[in-house]
Amino acid sequence: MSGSQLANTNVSLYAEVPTPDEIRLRCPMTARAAETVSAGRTVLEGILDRADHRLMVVVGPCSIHDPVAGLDYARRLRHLADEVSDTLYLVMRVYFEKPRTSVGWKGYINDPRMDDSFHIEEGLEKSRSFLMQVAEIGLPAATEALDPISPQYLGELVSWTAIGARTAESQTHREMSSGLSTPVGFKNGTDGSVDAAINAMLSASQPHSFLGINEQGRIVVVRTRGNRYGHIVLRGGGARPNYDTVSILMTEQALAKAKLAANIVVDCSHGNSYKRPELQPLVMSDCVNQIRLGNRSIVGLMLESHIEGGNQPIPKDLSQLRYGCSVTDACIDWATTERTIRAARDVLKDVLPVRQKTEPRA
Ligand SMILES: O=C[C@H](O)[C@H](O)COP(=O)(O)O
Ligand SMILES: C=C(OP(=O)(O)O)C(=O)O
Repeated sequence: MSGSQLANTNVSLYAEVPTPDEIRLRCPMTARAAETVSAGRTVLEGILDRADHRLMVVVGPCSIHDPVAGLDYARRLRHLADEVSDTLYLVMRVYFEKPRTSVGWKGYINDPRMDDSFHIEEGLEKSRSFLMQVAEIGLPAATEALDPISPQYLGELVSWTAIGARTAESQTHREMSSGLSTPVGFKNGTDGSVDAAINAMLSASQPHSFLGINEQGRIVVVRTRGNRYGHIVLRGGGARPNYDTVSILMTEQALAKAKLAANIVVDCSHGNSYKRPELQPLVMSDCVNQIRLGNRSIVGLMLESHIEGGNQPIPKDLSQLRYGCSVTDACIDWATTERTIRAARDVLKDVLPVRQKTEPRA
């Protein structure tokens, strides 16, 4: 038996995809988009450094599947972002990669046609183009980094990155985060424990060397500098939420023990709302109230929101899809999103500047 018969016995095909440089040529960065991304990162770093008093709110669909509805959402969010910008800094969730508990649609990059044809090359280019249009609208974008190769195609258009509950313990994702150009939020585990996220922050803050690809698509050793803007995202888990004051206090203590900054983002969806979208506004208003009563560690919130509330299965006949409705986790609708965000702004507009002024200096 030859070596080649022993290799790749479970691989059916290798299909080449354009390199990051080739996709970049087809969809080049514009001056306006670059300005949005750069401003987005600067503000988010300022929030994490406590130089900016605002609260970041990562808000948007659970996943992007229809770019038309996605851009419709982005335009609405842009108006709302302007309206609340003295108090809240809105960053749109632009999630193209879905980590599944077992199986399911893995997102717009993996299967942009949603028919198991897996045109990943098309998904990469269309996702880049979508991010470009969101940046042109003037909205900073947040995404989950799941595949370690994708950031070479999309990274320059992203202002905030999440490492999900299922991957925060993975060395590959910690190494990748150490080289990402954005602040990175590490989710607590699906069992509710914060240990993996804290270890991820410690790991990602350090330089790493690992295998990756460069812009010309060559396999390279990537040497990173370490990312000093890692922070924790509490998303609940293990059948209980973790946004309550006691959980927040215990997370602050765990961060202090690891000598990490007390920066916490609360994801109002997922385990914190038992995936029931109607509970997200309650979680958000509870966190807002904690801040009003003196909390200093909550620097951001996350909402899963779309034009229409709820979610829908992906039908065989895609013309049956409901416009602006999630095909992954259930979301709050647009009217609820506006109401929830405006209410948070009203409570916090006089509270956050005082919180920042009285921030203990290191
Ligand atoms: O945010 C999305 C989902 O919660 C995550 O991808 C897991 O989804 P699943 O449990 O439906 O696979
Ligand atoms: C998958 C997500 O979250 P988590 O990793 O917390 O399940 C998400 O935010 O889309």
